[in-house]
Amino acid sequence: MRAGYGFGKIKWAGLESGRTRTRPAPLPSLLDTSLPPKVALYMMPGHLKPDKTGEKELEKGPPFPPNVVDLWAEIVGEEDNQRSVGVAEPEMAVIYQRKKAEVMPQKDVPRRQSNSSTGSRKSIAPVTRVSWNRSLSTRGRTSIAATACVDHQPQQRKPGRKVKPPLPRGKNVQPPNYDKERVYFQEVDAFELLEESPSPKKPGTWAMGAQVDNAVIPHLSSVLQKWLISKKLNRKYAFPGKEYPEVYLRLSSIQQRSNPSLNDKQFTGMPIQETCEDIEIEVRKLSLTSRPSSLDGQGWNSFTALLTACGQSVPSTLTEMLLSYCDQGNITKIGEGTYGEAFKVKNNVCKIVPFGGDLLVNGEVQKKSEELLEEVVLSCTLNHLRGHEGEVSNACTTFIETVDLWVCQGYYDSALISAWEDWDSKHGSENDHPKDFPADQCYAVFVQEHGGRDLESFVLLNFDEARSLLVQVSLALAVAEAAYEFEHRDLHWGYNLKQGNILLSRNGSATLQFILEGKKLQVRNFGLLISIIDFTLSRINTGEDILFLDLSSDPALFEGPKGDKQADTYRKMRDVTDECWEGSFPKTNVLWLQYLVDILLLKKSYERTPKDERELRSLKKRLHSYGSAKEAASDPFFSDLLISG
Ligand SMILES: Nc1ncnc2c1ncn2[C@@H]1O[C@H](COP(=O)(O)OP(=O)(O)OP(=O)(O)O)[C@@H](O)[C@H]1O
Repeated sequence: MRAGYGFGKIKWAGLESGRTRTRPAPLPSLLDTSLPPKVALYMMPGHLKPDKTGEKELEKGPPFPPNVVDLWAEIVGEEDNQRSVGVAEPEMAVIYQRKKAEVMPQKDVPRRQSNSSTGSRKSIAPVTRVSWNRSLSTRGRTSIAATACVDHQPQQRKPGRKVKPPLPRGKNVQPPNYDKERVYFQEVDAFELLEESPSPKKPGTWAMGAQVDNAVIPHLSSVLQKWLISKKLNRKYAFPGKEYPEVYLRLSSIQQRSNPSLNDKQFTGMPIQETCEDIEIEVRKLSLTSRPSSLDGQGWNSFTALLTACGQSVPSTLTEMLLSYCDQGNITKIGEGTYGEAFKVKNNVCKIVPFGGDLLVNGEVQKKSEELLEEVVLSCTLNHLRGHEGEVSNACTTFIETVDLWVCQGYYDSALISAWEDWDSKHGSENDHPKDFPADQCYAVFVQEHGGRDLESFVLLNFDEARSLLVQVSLALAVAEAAYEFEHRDLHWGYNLKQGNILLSRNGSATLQFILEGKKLQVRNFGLLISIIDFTLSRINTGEDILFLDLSSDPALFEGPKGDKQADTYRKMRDVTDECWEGSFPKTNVLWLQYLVDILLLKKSYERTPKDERELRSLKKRLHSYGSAKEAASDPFFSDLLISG
């Protein structure tokens, strides 16, 4: 998900299904017979590419941390030094305001009809996103089923690019084998002459080309399965304080698919272990190999998989979903994005994302169920970091917790509509009025903990709170890097009202625990709690798949005003990744840390001394030489905040 200034319009690029997925390691057994020719995993050996953004450094920073040999940094550092002469530090530009939508008078807005049968699209309102950051043409993630891709042709290098992306750590990659590939394609060609079905040789196994999007399902079901198994094995650690954790129980109701007499989303009271075994069986059934051939088509698979992930056999209504949390009076809208609306529902936040329909929503094509499925997987993967699994090597609570997931269908609920209208009258929504959704509209609902207010609207009291923010974000990124090669790639502070991806709240606690590569760290947090949201641009290696967004298909993302820190950060990410967005480049996390330091220096006011500002400036300079959030987290700036456990 993305937020307002966080570039609301990113089209899913490349392949049909949106998100991009690569699989970390090849499955040799599939290589010979099931290569999907339209997909390719470009896993190429290489080094972490250094930051070549050329931001000017006025003084020489401290030495590179011990144990870190970064030849690239040395080479490029020289280039940077030369380049920096005469290059002025860009000024902070005025942050561009979101443009208030030019909403047609309601009477002129055609009532939307569901039109799935005709396949044509209708817009409920004129396209409203006009600023550079809201008019992106690409969206979401592109699916690259990478299981069988290692033998494919290597990635075309862009002219002038120097480095290939690094491999996910610890993964073995075989060199390209063009003989196999040739034989394979010959077989495929021959086969296609005989039969229209794209599945060669082995019916029921992975198909190729046209069915590439189906290939996402086995991976995802595998991820979900893993998640569910871990829940089963560590139930007592899951959702501490809750006897029957929401997500857990919802997922447990998957077993109701085989017993339609039971209501969906209702805990049956059966022993948890038994329930989870049923879940595993159900999730395994999502594998293409077990998919009945009569039920062809990616829509069936991904929609069913999404339902399964949400513990449902059929969609609920939004009203049913809301009633399971509160009475309908207790709902307020708290934010909006291009694809979704965020409502506070009692103590939780429900992010409601319409999907799968033909109508344009907020001027955009709706997300597909497979895109939502991947967002579900991403959220569930990050949930793991909350340490529910007992002995873990990496844990933190900084990434927003997803407490429940729903698939809903039908008209927008009236309580949501009035909450939407309240917010609109106060803030001016850029989104289409939800009352125009048709009766068959589907929605994915992410129920999350409430993370607080975004950095833009939150009032920081003093330098300690500023430090607390930085240490929490740095360590959280370091933990997620270590666990999942995670890069957030969009940690902007907010724009206009409540649109940032860093949320803050206070809980009065003095310390917070992180576990980084097995080491317990108590962090002085001065009562401040940070939550990171919106993983739309994020890159993650779940262990089964690499999920990422191919930003290169969206040039507009990099066309923001020169000197604007957020826009500059996207461009720096592009330089660092060399536009190989599937690769692991933890430096992107460091770029966002530098961005945050700028925000704390230039945009936020709080009690601070000139010495504090000097410390921030010198931190920013040192960040320049770090290649990952892990390195950044060991900066001396944080030392008196870290207490080893
Ligand atoms: N868990 C949460 N707690 C508190 N506020 C939230 C939460 N989730 C979202 N919000 C608020 O709602 C806004 C929109 O959320 P988010 O960015 O996730 O939506 P989105 O649909 O993904 O947007 P887009 O797709 O345009 O990025 C956020 O900027 C934030 O202000």
